[in-house]
Amino acid sequence: MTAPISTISALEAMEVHEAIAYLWTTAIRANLPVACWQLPHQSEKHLIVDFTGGETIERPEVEVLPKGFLVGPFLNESCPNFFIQAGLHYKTSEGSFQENFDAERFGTKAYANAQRFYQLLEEHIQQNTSEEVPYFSTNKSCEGVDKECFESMVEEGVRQICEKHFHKVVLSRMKTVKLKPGFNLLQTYWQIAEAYPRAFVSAISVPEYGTWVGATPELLISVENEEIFRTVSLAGTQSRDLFPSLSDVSWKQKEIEEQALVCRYIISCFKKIRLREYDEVGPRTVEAGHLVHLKSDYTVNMKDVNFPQLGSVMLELLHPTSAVCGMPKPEALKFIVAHEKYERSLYSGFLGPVNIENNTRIFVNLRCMQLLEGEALLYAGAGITFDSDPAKEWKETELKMNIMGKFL
Ligand SMILES: C=C(O[C@H]1C=CC=C(C(=O)O)[C@@H]1O)C(=O)O
Repeated sequence: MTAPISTISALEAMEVHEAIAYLWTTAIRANLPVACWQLPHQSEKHLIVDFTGGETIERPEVEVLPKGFLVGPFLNESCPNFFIQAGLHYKTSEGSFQENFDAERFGTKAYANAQRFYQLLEEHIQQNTSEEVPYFSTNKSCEGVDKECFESMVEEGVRQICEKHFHKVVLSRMKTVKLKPGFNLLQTYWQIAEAYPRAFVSAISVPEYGTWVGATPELLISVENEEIFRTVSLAGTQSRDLFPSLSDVSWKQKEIEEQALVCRYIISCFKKIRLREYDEVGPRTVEAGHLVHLKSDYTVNMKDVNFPQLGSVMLELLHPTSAVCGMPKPEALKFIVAHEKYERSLYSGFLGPVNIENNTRIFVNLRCMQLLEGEALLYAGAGITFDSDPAKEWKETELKMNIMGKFL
């Protein structure tokens, strides 16, 4: 199944924003999953549409998955991991298509979906109408907790840390924001992508999972050319505005320890698989929008250590990391489940492209929002340690929510 030549040439002649709007809108009209993203420090945007309708995956083996985009929740009990396969892949730098659709492999349903998609796309291009950008929306609208409630949860976290139940717990919340009339999802996405060139900026829309947009600073795992594995330890947050330049940023013991716990956690995962040959660089201060964090980088040469499945193994071991859950993990998780009064869903889960141009890059889903009809749900959390101040942690979640919030 290939796109009609006339459709391809019409799209290739278009400006990239317009081509993406046509492809995105058609995917939603055809009831098919769609993902759009931009990698850190790269202006190129990618868009994929899945003609199979997508599939749930219990244990993602990134080495053997086809080209696509992986999405995982914070907790698997709430919803399973989901894979959006690249039936169609559009890249803005070349303004060109790749169709990875093999009708024999995918069967009649996917073939019919692809046919319908291209028919709708052609009609849409001929109509040449600009309209609101549609997206899938789950009906779940819920109330976020207020400041008092969040602060008392933090107090309880600090109390349990002092009683040595755990060392660190990451507590989060959600808040609802009304969308302005005329809200345009893709226009907002372009603004976000332009504002955060260092982030992984993505927009996904899937019938079962709804629509999520985010600009995350945190890599979970990456595998480049089946050779280089990377992960990072990212924690500690301050407002960038407090310092004249990046080199002026200073960190208190609280943030240094908070980030060191994430480093310890990553190293403990390496130890579990007896991997000793890794490079560690950092911690250093990095910018993420109007915030700064402490970050350490870890690199492994998978060929040198003869570990071709390192990507999948570390994805399973690392998630959820101590940057979104806490330490030790089981105790922190128990506290989160018992005290956070909402479902994190895809927030603090993971998402990213798999086997696209021989690279897999999965990020932690932070600084994100879920779009419902007429409203957005903003999500953010903060790492709690023994000397956390509840009011400051609330403020930190406000600052983090503003990464998305200021575009609404
Ligand atoms: C949990 C979030 O951020 C994590 C990543 C960086 C810094 C963090 C912190 O300072 O608490 C968090 O661990 C979030 O953005 O919702």
